[in-house]
Amino acid sequence: MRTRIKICGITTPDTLVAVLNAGADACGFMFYPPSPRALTPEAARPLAARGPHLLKVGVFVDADDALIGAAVAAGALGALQLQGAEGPARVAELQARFGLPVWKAVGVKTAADVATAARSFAGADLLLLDAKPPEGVTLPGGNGLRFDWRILNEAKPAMPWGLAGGLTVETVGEAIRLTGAPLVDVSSGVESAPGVKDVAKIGAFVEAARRA
Ligand SMILES: O=C(O)c1ccccc1NCC(=O)[C@H](O)[C@H](O)COP(=O)(O)O
Repeated sequence: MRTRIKICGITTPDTLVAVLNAGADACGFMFYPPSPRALTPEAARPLAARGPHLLKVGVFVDADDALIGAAVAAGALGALQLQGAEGPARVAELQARFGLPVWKAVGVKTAADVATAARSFAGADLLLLDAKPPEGVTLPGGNGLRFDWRILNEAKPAMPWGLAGGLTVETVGEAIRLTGAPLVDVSSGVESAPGVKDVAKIGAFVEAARRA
């Protein structure tokens, strides 16, 4: 099975073009102001106009409907990724309200975390397994931290899922071989500084994932 590749936290035209040229399947636009990768809906508009076939995923943290609605309209979003404390009811509400696939990101440390999340969010369109942020870390994602991928040998979600957290050019091949992830998602692993995407790393990441 071909692993889909999402490059998250795209903020500039040149890095969006790098995502397109590399042949990734999706990119993420961050609509969370504290993130170093944050965009406003208006700032997303010129990016959204490029690469009509590229899936644009809006990433939100406990956002209200007004922000999500503005981002959907300006960002040509094809999916919503929820990275906050949203529960199953909020997932269902957003699916109905916007008619878009809703991905639920969950912080994972143990096999039990995976099983619980898959049970709780069985109604989501995709479960994104990310590393659980440690104490004192303020962002719920984009931290460059990985969880022990071997726990997925015990418990793979019986629903569409993706792997995120601490992936890099060097580790993505091993991650795919170990877990069989149908989708991989990277942010800080293809950056030269927080929030600054590196065009060469984007290309190398997609190549390494495709080779796996
Ligand atoms: O990237 C962020 O700044 C961010 C902030 C708040 C919530 C989610 C965020 N990113 C979500 C993603 O989809 C990242 O790709 C994912 O967490 C993996 O990040 P990384 O470990 O840096 O590759």
